[in-house]
Amino acid sequence: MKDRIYAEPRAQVVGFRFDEQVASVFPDMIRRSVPGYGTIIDMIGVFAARYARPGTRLYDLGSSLGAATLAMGALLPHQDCELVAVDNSAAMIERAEALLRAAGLTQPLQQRCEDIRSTELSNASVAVLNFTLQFVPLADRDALMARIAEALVPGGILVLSEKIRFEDAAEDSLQQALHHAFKRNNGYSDLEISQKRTAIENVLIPETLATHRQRLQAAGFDSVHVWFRCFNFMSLLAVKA
Ligand SMILES: Nc1ncnc2c1ncn2[C@@H]1O[C@H](C[S@+](CC[C@H]([NH3+])C(=O)[O-])CC(=O)[O-])[C@@H](O)[C@H]1O
Ligand SMILES: O=C(O)C(=O)Cc1ccccc1
Repeated sequence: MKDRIYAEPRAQVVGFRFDEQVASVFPDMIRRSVPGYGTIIDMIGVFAARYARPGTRLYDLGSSLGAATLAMGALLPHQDCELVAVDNSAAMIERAEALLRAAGLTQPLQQRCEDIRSTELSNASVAVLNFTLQFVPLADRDALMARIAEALVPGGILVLSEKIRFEDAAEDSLQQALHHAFKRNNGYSDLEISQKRTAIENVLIPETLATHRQRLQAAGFDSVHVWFRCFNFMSLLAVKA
């Protein structure tokens, strides 16, 4: 279904929430809003195929409709790995359940309607935060990252995809303008772009690449690689030694 959530003028734009209305248009919304989303999902499958270890878990943290879980399951060479998809939006989890069932993945799969800040994490070879950390309160990000690093087996990976901000004001406004041009070209009006921007203002808090690198290093990731970037969106591969 087409995302028209912010198409009509609103007297008051309230904070963005992952409710039933958003879940019902989510595939269209994310594809038209996040440059490279399809490529990133496909490559998460490639990362899983390369880094998954037999007998371990693969966590999709903030799984929404399960796109990353599906991509991993489709390319996983091991049948004894468990896929764990976690999201605290009941609307997302409900729809993901049907989509994942229809996909007929062959590996064991757990879906959890839980907060990623408190969900159990252990014996992981792959963890994915695909545009999720940006919604976690700033004060909770370090502790979550430390818990993810702790849960990974040696050689395990985290794929961290985020909207980012730039220290330099001119650079930041150019990258934001390019992102808006991308959305315009995908059929969003200036009104839709501006109302959505207001809705996510205090909900999606982007950080700089430098801040992400520091947090990953402090959490115990030895090597961090930028493997994708387009405008103010990027994805990192972080490897635990
Ligand atoms: N504390 C939290 N605990 C659990 N879930 C959370 C939390 N905070 C936010 N979420 C969930 O994180 C997801 C973020 S969307 C991820 C896309 C997906 N990864 C994809 O690859 O398609 C990204 C976006 O919409 O920009 C939503 O489903 C929230 O409910
Ligand atoms: O739409 C935007 O401007 C974004 O930054 C991406 C996004 C995608 C889906 C939900 C919230 C934000």
